[in-house]
Amino acid sequence: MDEELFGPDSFSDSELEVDNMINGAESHEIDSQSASDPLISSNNEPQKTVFPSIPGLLLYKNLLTQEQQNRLVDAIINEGYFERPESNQAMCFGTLPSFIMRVVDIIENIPSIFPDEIKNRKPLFDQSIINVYKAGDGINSHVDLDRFEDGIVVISLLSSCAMKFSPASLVNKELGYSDTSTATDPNEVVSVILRPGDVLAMSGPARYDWAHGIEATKIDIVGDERIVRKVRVSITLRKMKENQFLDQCADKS
Ligand SMILES: O=C(O)CCC(=O)C(=O)O
Ligand SMILES: [Fe+2]
Repeated sequence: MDEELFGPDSFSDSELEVDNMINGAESHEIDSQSASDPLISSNNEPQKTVFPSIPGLLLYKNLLTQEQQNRLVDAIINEGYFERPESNQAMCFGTLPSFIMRVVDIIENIPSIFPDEIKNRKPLFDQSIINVYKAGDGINSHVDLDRFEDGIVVISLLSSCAMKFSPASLVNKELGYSDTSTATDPNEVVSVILRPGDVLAMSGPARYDWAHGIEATKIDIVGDERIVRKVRVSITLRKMKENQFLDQCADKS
């Protein structure tokens, strides 16, 4: 991992940033559901935000405690995936590292995160991608490749950002995905603020009928909220359609 980004000195800054992001200026979203801890309902389901125009998109805000987030970031640093300054992505296939499996255990216990046929598959995930975004980095709008099953999760760490969802009908057609898009307005864009500790789940229409991406910008403006990006780490969890890969982890820049 880049010394400049994740060296001991800057990591203390990052920890402070996590503090600030969770407790400070960014927690004033106009949303009755923004709470410092996920509220657990009687059926053991953490509080979730749904998006009426995007069925299958669920946001579990602040699902991971700050300690769990710090442990994940520590583990990612200790694995050494990002020791080379140019590395910004690490992939694992097959058996996922134990520090990721601890989060998978939490996700598996959320009753309705996915429809049953996804929830009950074994394993739930066998591929992970860790992405490191410097402030200003983004990811082009895309629908995740068809080689991955339905039921995808994105865990956000260290910095907030806005992920934009837009109807993917054209992309879908080209890739041979579902052509029965649930998006009614082809120009609709839904911005979802992802904060450290949030877990985003995509299945069904959210996975196939909508593309998602993160603009390459240092500042996101969403409604009356202004998000100044810092270094962000995300962990994407998916299941391969076929077991064509051996257990392995690799870093890729
Ligand atoms: O980094 C993120 O938040 C999203 C990553 C993503 O969309 C992907 O890996 O397919
Ligand atoms: Fe994606």
